[in-house]
Amino acid sequence: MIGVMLRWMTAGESHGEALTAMIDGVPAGIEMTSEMIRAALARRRLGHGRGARQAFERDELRVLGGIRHGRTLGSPISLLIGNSEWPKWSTVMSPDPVDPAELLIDAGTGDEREIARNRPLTKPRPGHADLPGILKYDLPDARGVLERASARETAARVALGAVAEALLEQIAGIRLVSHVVRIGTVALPEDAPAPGPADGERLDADPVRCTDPATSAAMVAHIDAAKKAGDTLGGVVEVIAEGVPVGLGSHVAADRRLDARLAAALMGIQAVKGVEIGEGFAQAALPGSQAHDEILSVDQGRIERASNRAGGIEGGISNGSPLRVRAAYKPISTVPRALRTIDLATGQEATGLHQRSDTCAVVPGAVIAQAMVALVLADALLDKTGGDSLPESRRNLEAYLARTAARTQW
Ligand SMILES: Cc1cc2nc3c(=O)[nH]c(=O)nc-3n(C[C@H](O)[C@H](O)[C@H](O)COP(=O)(O)O)c2cc1C
Ligand SMILES: C=C(O[C@@H]1CC(C(=O)O)=C[C@@H](OP(=O)(O)O)[C@H]1O)C(=O)O
Repeated sequence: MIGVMLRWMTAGESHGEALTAMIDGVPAGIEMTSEMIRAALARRRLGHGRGARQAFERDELRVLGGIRHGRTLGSPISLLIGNSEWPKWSTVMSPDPVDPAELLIDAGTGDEREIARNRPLTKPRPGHADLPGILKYDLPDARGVLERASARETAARVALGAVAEALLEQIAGIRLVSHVVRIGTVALPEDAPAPGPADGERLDADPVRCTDPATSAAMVAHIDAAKKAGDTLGGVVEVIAEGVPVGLGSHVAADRRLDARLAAALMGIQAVKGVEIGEGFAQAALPGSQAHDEILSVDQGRIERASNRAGGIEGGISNGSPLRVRAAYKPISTVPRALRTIDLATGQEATGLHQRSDTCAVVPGAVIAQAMVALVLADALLDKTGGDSLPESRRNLEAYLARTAARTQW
């Protein structure tokens, strides 16, 4: 993704040897250790409802560039996340040609699952990228599509998100938190208090990243029932950022609007089908007199509002209130009670391919959404402050904030 100040990219297949990620434009001097990135990767692995793979696979992080002695250098940061399951997949995913006979037997184990792993995947799953991907790229089967469509790739984004979060906190004191507000039909009550960044550890400890214990228990039961019924579930997550100064993003052009950038970043996550800024959908049903956030006072840069329905953004610009965005995840498309499809090898009716899958990925979905919001905010913050080093970016921000305070001193 190319932002205004940051460019980042990921590469790697789901069952390939490793994922890689690079980010360019991070100022020098940001405190950053591999342990900070590992903690974010571990957080993405939490959550009730995931499938077998999360239990045995490990993210093996290596920092290849851009960080020295615990601080960023200002050079591109390069990360590698090794896949601990690679030995099992090294034939199927070999970059070099392999003898087709080797694909039919598997490394001598004789294990049925190993053999199944190597079979052509010709029964595309409704809801996954299989069918449009096979046709677009003219591929023989779904393997070459699902490998990159897979949300395994989000491990690389979460690693980059950890860099973005460190930048946000150290330059501007901006801190983020994410939580789950709906799984299937079970929703957090509307009047439940919103969590803050200090609640991060408590949320990590909850099986579904939910603030309310009763709702959490109902969500867990809902996931268990879906699993038992051979079904899958989606849900809604919310990301909150506190300490966002007024003035990130801009009203002047569509692609500089903070809301547009957040929507694109969140919609770019696998399985996200809806994005809401603040109370966007509820606002649509309200009269204007009840939909907006009245300004109660502005004093030396501090703005007090009667509410925060806008989610901290007006005119594509952050307005000083906490940022609140939601993303809706559709249910997992590898449904064990498989859906109807066509076998592309024969043209005959079939059911979608299924080897194993998650029942619900909304909990890691919250952590992934947090990473995407952090990357957008980091880009927007640097767009405002510039700076090649942490002290320079901080100084620029302080000078700007001093001006907003002076503008609002009566
Ligand atoms: C954390 C996470 C885990 C996922 N796990 C699975 C899975 O196990 N099985 C599956 O079919 N889809 C899974 N998905 C969703 C697919 O990756 C996604 O539906 C697919 O790439 C098609 O893209 P689209 O849903 O955005 O159209 C997961 C998504 C996320 C965010
Ligand atoms: C590996 C991860 O998620 C995977 C995302 C995914 C998909 O289709 O998106 C399918 C599953 O993989 P598999 O088909 O190999 O069981 C998930 O496990 C991960 O998040 O680290």
